[in-house]
Amino acid sequence: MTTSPPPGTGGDDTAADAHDQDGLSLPALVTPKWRQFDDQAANASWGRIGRRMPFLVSRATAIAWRSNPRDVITAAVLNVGVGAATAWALVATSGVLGGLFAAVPTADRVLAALPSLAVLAAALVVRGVCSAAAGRAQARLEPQVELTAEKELFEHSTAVELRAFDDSDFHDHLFRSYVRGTSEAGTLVRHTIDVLTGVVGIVAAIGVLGVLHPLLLPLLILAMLPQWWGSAASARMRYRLLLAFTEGRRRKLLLENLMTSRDSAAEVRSFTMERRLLTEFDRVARRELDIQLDLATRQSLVRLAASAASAVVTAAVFATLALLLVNGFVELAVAGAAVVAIRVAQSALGSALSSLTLVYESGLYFSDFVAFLEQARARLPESSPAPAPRGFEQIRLEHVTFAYPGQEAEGEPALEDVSLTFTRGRTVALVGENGSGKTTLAKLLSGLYAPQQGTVSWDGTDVGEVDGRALRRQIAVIAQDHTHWPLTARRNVVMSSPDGDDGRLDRAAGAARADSVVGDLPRGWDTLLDKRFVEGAEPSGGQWQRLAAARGFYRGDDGRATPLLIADEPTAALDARAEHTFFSSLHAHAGRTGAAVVLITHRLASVRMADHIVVLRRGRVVEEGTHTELVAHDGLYRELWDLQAGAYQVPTGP
Ligand SMILES: Nc1ncnc2c1ncn2[C@@H]1O[C@H](COP(=O)(O)OP(=O)(O)OP(=O)(O)O)[C@@H](O)[C@H]1O
Repeated sequence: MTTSPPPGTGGDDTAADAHDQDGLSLPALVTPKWRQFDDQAANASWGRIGRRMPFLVSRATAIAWRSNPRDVITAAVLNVGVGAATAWALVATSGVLGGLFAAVPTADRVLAALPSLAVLAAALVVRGVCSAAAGRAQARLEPQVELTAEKELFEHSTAVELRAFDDSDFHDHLFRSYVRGTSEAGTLVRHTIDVLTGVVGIVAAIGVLGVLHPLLLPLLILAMLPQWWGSAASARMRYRLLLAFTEGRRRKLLLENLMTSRDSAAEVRSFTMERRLLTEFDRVARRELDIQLDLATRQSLVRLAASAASAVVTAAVFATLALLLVNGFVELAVAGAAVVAIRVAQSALGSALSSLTLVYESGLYFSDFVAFLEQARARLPESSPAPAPRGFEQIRLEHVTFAYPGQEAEGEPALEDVSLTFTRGRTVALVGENGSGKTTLAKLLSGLYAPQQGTVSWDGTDVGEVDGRALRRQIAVIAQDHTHWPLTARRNVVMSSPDGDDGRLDRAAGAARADSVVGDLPRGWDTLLDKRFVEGAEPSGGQWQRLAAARGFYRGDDGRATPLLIADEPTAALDARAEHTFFSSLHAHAGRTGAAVVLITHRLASVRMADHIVVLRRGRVVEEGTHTELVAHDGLYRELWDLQAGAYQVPTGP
């Protein structure tokens, strides 16, 4: 595969371009967990597949049953109907042949065959109808099963405690289940039904042959052997092929994303990375193509060998049948029916075997998905917690210690032995250097995390024991990493309380200077804030921050029902005017609503106005007091204050 220079990059070969032929020299990718499943699927023995089958079939049946029991029963009954009609058709075939080969004049032979012919036609019609209806039930089941699995996944992913998302194993597991688990649930059910169809076909052929003449059974098994080998080897090859692609596919995807994503589009051009990306893509794609061609050849050889073996064995079986016929062990009509039955069994076996390997592969992903749901269930909040207190006068943190997953082992928690008090109507500012624990403290106060040691209480009630959702309804948050919701500007502010009056919306927008942002939008409050929608708009970073601030003010402005407002780095992207308005609004908010306000910011000039300032360092409270007290004290706050204040002083001297 070769790539011609893209428009705008060709024809200007410079010395720098020569280096572009080096591509990106990406190192090996981290092996994802699902690669292990692909390995297992490619290398599983038939014994292992067989042993797991009852478990997988029961799991597939259970989820299919939860999705639509009627379609499950329909698919099962109709597949059995297909088998019965196949058996019926085979018996009728024997009758037809018996009539045709009878030692009577031709007209009489045809007449004798007619009843069986009618039965054969009826059996084939019934078979066709059952098969089509079973296919419909199966096709209906697959998307329903997928939907059931998706709903189960999202119910769990939205309900688990926030801390679960900090656990990388849990998060990977969630991602795997999302990307493959739910779709494989549908695939598992489809292939399980395919296996059932194949098995029913084989059983029908075996049953009929057993009835026609028991001697024919060993012949049938002999005829199926090369088919077994050919299908198994071809399925295995297909897996190996897929497996060989996996790494290259992931690399290609990574490069494709870089070359097509909006996020990287500007830097690809600024840093003239076009050629390098294309060279690397070409290299990866060429390697993939080589593997593909090589394996395609090998797969064809296996298929050829299987067909040759099948032809030899089938010829031997037919020769044996002829011998039995000549020696009078079986009648001509029975031998004819046996030939048809053997062909039916061979084709049913081929499809059952390839479906069996697919059931095994889907089952690996599906079992992983089921394990995820079990893990998530262990992380769900208490199902019947105590009711949340309605408001508070004081929030107390007593000897609170909190560590993120992985931090426990390092012995340096994000927060350690923190004791603080927050009172209604007062503004408390949290300051400290990057990574000192301010956001973590805010998340504990918001009821998003629970401490491992110590307590957070509202007027003496430990909030770890109460209904978290009811508690969080009383807290307004202006988050540092706010979400750009793909909704209208209005919905981005009112969120889950759209019933507030226009005055409340106007007040919130004014407090955050979001009104001027909305004024510039083409459809005002009704503008969709996402370019992926028709007439969608894309606010700038600072404009988004104003909307996020308005969101917090709006939530906090519902009488005395939201007594806590937390603002985490609310002004980092704001211009000077918006920042000034914001801090004035924050103090006005505390005064008007009587809420306790917690402010996190690195802008110490704005912190000055807080009633109380808490200084954090490496997860511990190191200083507390008013601005005047802390500046008088020769500590961290004073040092940070001097640094910021110094930056604004006009240098004197030459
Ligand atoms: N989700 C997380 N998983 C693991 N560690 C985390 C996570 N979030 C924060 N930490 C760690 O916890 C510590 C405290 O982080 P936190 O975000 O609370 O600091 P901060 O004071 O708000 O920092 P900044 O001023 O940079 O926003 C840091 O060491 C950080 O690396």
